[in-house]
Amino acid sequence: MYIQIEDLCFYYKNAKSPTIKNFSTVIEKGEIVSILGESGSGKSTILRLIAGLELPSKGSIKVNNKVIVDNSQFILPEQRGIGMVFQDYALFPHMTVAENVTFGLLNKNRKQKRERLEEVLDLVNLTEYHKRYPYELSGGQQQRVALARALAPNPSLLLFDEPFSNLDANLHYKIREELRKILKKTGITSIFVTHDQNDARAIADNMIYLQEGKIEKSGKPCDMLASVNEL
Ligand SMILES: Nc1ncnc2c1ncn2[C@@H]1O[C@H](COP(=O)(O)OP(=O)(O)OP(=O)(O)O)[C@@H](O)[C@H]1O
Repeated sequence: MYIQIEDLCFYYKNAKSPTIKNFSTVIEKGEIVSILGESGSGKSTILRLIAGLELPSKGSIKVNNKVIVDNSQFILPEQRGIGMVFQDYALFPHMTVAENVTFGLLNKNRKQKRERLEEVLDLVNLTEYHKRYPYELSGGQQQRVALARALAPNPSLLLFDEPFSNLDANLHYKIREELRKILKKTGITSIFVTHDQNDARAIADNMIYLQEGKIEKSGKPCDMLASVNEL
């Protein structure tokens, strides 16, 4: 058991009812899990809790049996080996690809940074683009830079929040396939939130269906879809 989320509950300030209700799951090392749910079901909130950006009112998250989140700890995601990729990519516009990708490598010297930059740009197939600025790249290339930046510090867990929503249909499918291959090749455990059933099924080893902050169903993609459609 690699990641254990136990009985996580969360209220936003002034909210009348909890946004996340008794969320528990176990994720194995190298597994890709998708969290599927309608708008407002609490998907982004779960990611924010796992990332340590919000404190749960109850419950805990353990990685390798070590508590990384409970209602007394507030630690930045980078300090806990967690990388995040958001739907708007969040690249720094005034920095080149190389500067964006190496931004989080605080404890590395120049040679180590250059080596890691080459490794991750090679993984995302962007070796020729290190001197470009984000505005000189297509949406798909920007998405791959965001992935390279998240991969660079070698995180133990990667969190994705609707990472394909700004891509056109063809690119969407291509990047989705590439992303799954890269995650499987690197063996990084990943959690991926989406409202798109096709994405949730195509990318994940296991799926969780969230409804009003509660796990309604979970299981393998092939067993899940029929039941999700019935809900
Ligand atoms: N900062 C906040 N303060 C108060 N309520 C919030 C806050 N952020 C989100 N919420 C509420 O919490 C609930 C869950 O929001 P969340 O963003 O986690 O849903 P989601 O499933 O990711 O939705 P979407 O697919 O639309 O992004 C919603 O009802 C939302 O209005």
